[in-house]
Order: sequence, then C-alpha cells, then structure tokens
Amino acid sequence: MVVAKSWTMVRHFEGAPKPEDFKLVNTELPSLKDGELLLESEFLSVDPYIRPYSKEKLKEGDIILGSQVARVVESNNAAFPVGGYYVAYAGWTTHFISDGTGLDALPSNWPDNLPRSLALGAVGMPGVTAYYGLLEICKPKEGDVLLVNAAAGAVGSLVGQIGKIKGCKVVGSAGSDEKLTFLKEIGFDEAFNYKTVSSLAEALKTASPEGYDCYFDNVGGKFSDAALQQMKDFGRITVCGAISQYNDSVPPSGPYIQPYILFKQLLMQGFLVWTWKNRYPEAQKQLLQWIAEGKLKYHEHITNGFENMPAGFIGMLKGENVGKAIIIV
Ligand SMILES: NC(=O)C1=CN([C@@H]2O[C@H](COP(=O)(O)OP(=O)(O)OC[C@H]3O[C@@H](n4cnc5c(N)ncnc54)[C@H](OP(=O)(O)O)[C@@H]3O)[C@@H](O)[C@H]2O)C=CC1
Ligand SMILES: CCCCC/C=C\CC(=O)/C=C/C=C/C=C/[C@@H](O)CCCC(=O)O
Repeated sequence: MVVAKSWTMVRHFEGAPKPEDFKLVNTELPSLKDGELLLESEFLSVDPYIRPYSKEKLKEGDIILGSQVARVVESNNAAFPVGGYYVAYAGWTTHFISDGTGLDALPSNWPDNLPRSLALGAVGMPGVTAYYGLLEICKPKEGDVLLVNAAAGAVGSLVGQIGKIKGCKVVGSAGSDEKLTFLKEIGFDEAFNYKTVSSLAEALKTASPEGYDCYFDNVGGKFSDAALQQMKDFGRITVCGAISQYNDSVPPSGPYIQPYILFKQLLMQGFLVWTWKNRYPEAQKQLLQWIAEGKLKYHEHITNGFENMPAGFIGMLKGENVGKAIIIV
C-alpha cells in the first residue's frame, strides 16, 4: 500500500500566498485496476500561473495544481512500463494513479548527461514559451534591440539567450544585483535592477538610447507603462505574463496605452503556451540542440524536500530564484 503526500489549498489566496494557505495531507492509494499505473514524482515545478489559475480552477481543499517529472513504479498498462519517465500534470503530490491520459513522455533523444528536471524548465513548458513567444510574436531580426523583464527567471533567461542566437542586442531587467551578474554571464548586453534604479524610463534609455524593436513582457504593470514609451516605430511586443499583477484583487488603473500603440504603430500580442501544444516537439528538439552546442545555458533554483514546496513557490513569486524554480522530492 502506497501513501501519497499532497499539498492542498486551505483557503483561496489573498494577496501573496502564505505558508498557512497550504496543508500537507496523506492519502492511501488503492490497488491498481487494469490499464492503470502508479507514478512517483521525482521533480515538481512551481510556476507563476499557479497563483492566478488556482482562483479559477481550485476549490478549498483541492490539491494545488502543477506539473512534475514522474517515474512509473508499478504498471497494469503495457504502454507505460515500469521505469518510464513522464511529464504529468497531477498537482503537488508525491504519488498518483493514472490511466496514461495526459502523460507526456520525455523527448525520445533525451541526453544521458541532462537532468530530467529540464523537462519542466529549459526543455519543457517555460522553454517552449520562450521559444514560440519570442520567435512567433516578436519575430526578432539580426540587429534588433530586444528588452525582456523577469530576465533571470525560467522564461526570461531563455528569451534573452534565444535573442542573442538570433543576433539581437539584448537588454534585461531583474530584481537583484546577483541576477544582473547572472545575466551578464549568459550573454545579455545590458542589465539593470528595476528595484534600485531611480527611474525606469532613464534606465531603459541608458541601456538602449535608440529604443527597442522587441519587448518580451513577463511582468506588466508599471514596467510595461515605461517600456511601451521606449519602443521604436513598428516595435513588436509579446505579452507573456503579468506577474506584477497576479496578487492584485482589484485591477489597478494605469496609463491608457492606445496612443503609444497608435503613434508608434506597435504590434502587441498575448499568448498562452498551449496554443503551440502540437508543436512542442519541434521547439524541444531545437532547445535540446542549442543546449548540446553550448549556445543555451540553463540554471535551476533547487528547493530540496517535498515538505518545502510551499516555501519554494512563495520564494519564486518573491524573486528568490535564479533560473527555473524546481522542487526535488
Ligand atoms: N503565456 C504563457 O503561456 C506563459 C507565461 N508565463 C509567464 O512568464 C512569466 C515568467 O514566468 P517564469 O519564467 O516561470 O517565472 P520566473 O522564473 O521568472 O519567476 C518569477 C519572477 O518574477 C519576478 N517578479 C515577481 N514579482 C514581480 C514584480 N512585482 N515585478 C517584477 N518582477 C517580478 C521575480 O524576479 P525579479 O527578481 O526579477 O523580480 C521572479 O523571480 C510569468 O509572468 C508567467 O506567468 C510563463 C509560462 C507560460
Ligand atoms: C485566470 C487568469 C490567467 C492569467 C494568465 C496567467 C498566467 C500566464 C501563464 O503563466 C500561463 C501559463 C501556462 C501554463 C500552461 C501549463 C500547462 O500546459 C501544463 C504544463 C505542464 C508542463 O509543465 O508541461
């Protein structure tokens, strides 16, 4: 008999998630039926979308939503043999039973020397987000100036490096000086700490006096208000995330952006990564190749211990992570 440990939501988040919003519960799992398999989570992912989506998708007492890399430990389904690894979307739990629906095998050419946790990061959902969000919407060209915020995080750090691969000058903003050092190490041309600069407008102008062709926005809010005004004519903006606003219960009122979009003839598009669900393999193949060639560096911020998962999530939302925030069970 297997006991699954799971983190559940005690109450809906108000403002920033707090440790008391989470409760650890133990559940005895039943024996497997025909066609079923038992999986054990090895790595779990803490992602920003959990904050806004939990309000819409969870009720109090539910297991917190999220994804993991899990190993099949028992199987009554020949299509999923014991020892296989899958990306699953089973929520914050150590063990779960599946009939195989919704399990994604790791890319078949997974190199032996790469940690499987990358299937939740640089070669997983955040990697695909960076890849298509940048290439399909910003459409960067050689010599373009690309701006990305939350630049030292899972998505942002990849966006900047893909921008460099495509021949852009890349400017990043992040929330600590340690992160600025990291950005320089992975090839960003300019980086500034948005928390300590006296003026966002000045910092953006100093980093690129001629303005920006491409802006990959992970943050929204005041940062975007400032960035929009620094776009070049015909600039392209990818609206990937709005993390500065996920804890707001009342939408803030901000500057009205239409005149900037109109006068500069900007293109601005939001997207959700599952739009490209059918094209994951194509992006993953390219991401794996760039990693193998040393053109794309990955960094993981590891929290050890399933019992520390809420702390890992809360810390990521506060900006404690450099690279992808991962929990090792
Ligand atoms: N559209 C889509 O399909 C997807 C969108 N996303 C979005 O991409 C963004 C980045 O996600 P991901 O890379 O996984 O997360 P990160 O690894 O970048 O972690 C989140 C980071 O956000 C930054 N941050 C937190 N609060 C604020 C704030 N108030 N202002 C500015 N920055 C803040 C912190 O970095 P710092 O120290 O710099 O403040 C923190 O490290 C998120 O907005 C997420 O929702 C992600 C995946 C798919
Ligand atoms: C209800 C308001 C929602 C606002 C949008 C919030 C955030 C944008 C964002 O971060 C979206 C992320 C989407 C993630 C999708 C994940 C799923 O495809 C499952 C991921 C499993 C995996 O790791 O592959």
